[in-house]
Amino acid sequence: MTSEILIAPSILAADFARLGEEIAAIDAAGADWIHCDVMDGHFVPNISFGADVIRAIRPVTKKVFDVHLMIAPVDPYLEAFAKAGADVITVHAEAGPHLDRSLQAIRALGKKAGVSLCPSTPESTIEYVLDRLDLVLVMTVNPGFGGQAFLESQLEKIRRIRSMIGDRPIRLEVDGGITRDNAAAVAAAGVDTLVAGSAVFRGKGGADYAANIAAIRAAAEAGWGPKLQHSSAQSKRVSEGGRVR
Ligand SMILES: O=C(CO)[C@@H](O)[C@H](O)COP(=O)(O)O
Repeated sequence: MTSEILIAPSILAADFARLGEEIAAIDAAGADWIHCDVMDGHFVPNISFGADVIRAIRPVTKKVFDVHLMIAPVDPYLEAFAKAGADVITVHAEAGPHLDRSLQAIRALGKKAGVSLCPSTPESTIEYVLDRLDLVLVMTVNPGFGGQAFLESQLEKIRRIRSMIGDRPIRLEVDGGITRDNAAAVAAAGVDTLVAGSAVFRGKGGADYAANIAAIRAAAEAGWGPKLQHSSAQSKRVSEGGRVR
């Protein structure tokens, strides 16, 4: 059975002085997606980088750029991130009152649309936008910083969202405190896409990015297969239905 697990290293944990080299290194080490954490110092209490940096690093790899916008307001900046080279654009459900409009705008720009939920936000928030989604990102830390501890409380929410997704071609992603030690548990709960910053760039394998990515992937695949209710036939339908890879 193919699990379709994807590993998306968060470049927030990279050495920013050598960002291009770091992205080339995680690409060569087996990263499926490149996760770009955009922070504004307003929606979250930290500032990272914006569309200009994404445009500058875009030529380094052909991998999917998974851009997580922790900014509010978000709508005025969607076009800039689309033009800079984002493939998946994820906005926060908490970032404004018009989530449905933001998701429509992302798809109108020709990009895959994602929504992220902070730990205190219930899954009911996305009930009426499911058909506009390509990805749901469950935060397992309070967003703003790398290196925080994984919040176990989010496992139940992940299980509920997996059930809400049903047969829809939507990826279920997790972000925050993900390591080789908890990857099996999140995959067993229904996650198919794992973001990891610290555990890739300075994990148990030290700076051996390939070893760190492989260990997270192996743990997630071990958790995924036997424990999910999904049949391989269902997984196949999801891929054929256009789930972003
Ligand atoms: O979006 C965020 C934090 O807000 C994450 O992407 C973190 O950057 C992940 O870092 P680790 O918890 O894996 O170190």
